[in-house]
Amino acid sequence: MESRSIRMSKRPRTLDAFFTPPAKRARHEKTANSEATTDTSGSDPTKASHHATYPYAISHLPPNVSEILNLAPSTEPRVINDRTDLDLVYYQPFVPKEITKDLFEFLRRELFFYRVKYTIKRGPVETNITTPRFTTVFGLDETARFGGDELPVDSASGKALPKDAYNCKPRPIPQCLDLLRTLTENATGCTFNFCLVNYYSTGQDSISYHSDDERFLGVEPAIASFTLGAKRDFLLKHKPTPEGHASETQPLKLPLGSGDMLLMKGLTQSKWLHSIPKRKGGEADKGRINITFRRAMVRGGTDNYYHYNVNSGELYKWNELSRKMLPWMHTMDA
Ligand SMILES: O=C(O)CCC(=O)C(=O)O
Ligand SMILES: [Fe+2]
Repeated sequence: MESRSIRMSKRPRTLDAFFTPPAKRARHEKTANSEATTDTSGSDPTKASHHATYPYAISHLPPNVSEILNLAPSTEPRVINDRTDLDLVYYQPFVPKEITKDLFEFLRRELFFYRVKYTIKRGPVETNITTPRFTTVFGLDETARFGGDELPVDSASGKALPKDAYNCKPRPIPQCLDLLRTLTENATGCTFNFCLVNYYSTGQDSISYHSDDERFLGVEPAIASFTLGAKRDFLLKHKPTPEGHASETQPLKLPLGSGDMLLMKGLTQSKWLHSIPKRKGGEADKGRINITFRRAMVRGGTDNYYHYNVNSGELYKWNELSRKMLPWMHTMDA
């Protein structure tokens, strides 16, 4: 689909005005923590996804990985709908076993992540929050698509949007995640225009109980959620009710493993909460990637997702030598 494809042509000069100021833009960028195996700086569009909003080009999936990924889903899913208001479809796994390790290591190495800080205001009290995991996001809501010059345009008319249409600079889903999006759409019959990625580097990274029930997702949103890497417990509990459902106090625990996909749909977001709690030691310290595909209906959804997953958060990239995420720096080469 055009709205999600990556334009491969060279970025026209006019984009500089809209995106990063030219003075800050490196003509040729090097990572301070670069390593030989992840040289994605080449400009060959057949090997990497390019976009003015990316800090660097994102490599395409290696052909041996995408060929096998194309066979997904590799199992029949299990429907879990035996609790009040719960509506889950669980693929154990979705990603073929032969490539889960390579896909995990590839995405951890190639994607850029953020450690986002934001403030919340409750009455007169402002609290500073640092998201307790690494995050990144790609996509654009239904009202827009990426036009010929890489900028968002109105999805119906193709016309340029006013400069202030978004508070953020939306990024297209790179090829290496877009194949998984398409396979997920084919398997589920749902449509997705957003891809959010979490990286839980240790058992101390987490996401607290919440629901993804924002109005910009529309009614009864379907969210497909992938695990790659370490197994982590995923807890679900019913939101408080006057009747006091047993599921409010006895959470459902799904030990999500590498390659698994959980589709949350129906009333799950409006009636249930979910979380990845902190864990001490064990497998969690090997790192876990979570990928969710969602469908945002209106512009506010795009602004919300970039605010909470990119914002002005510090940029990180995986460093193979130290085997951890390190702050990523550009160097001006010219
Ligand atoms: O990491 C997970 O499995 C869950 C992530 C999640 O709930 C979210 O990003 O909204
Ligand atoms: Fe969630």
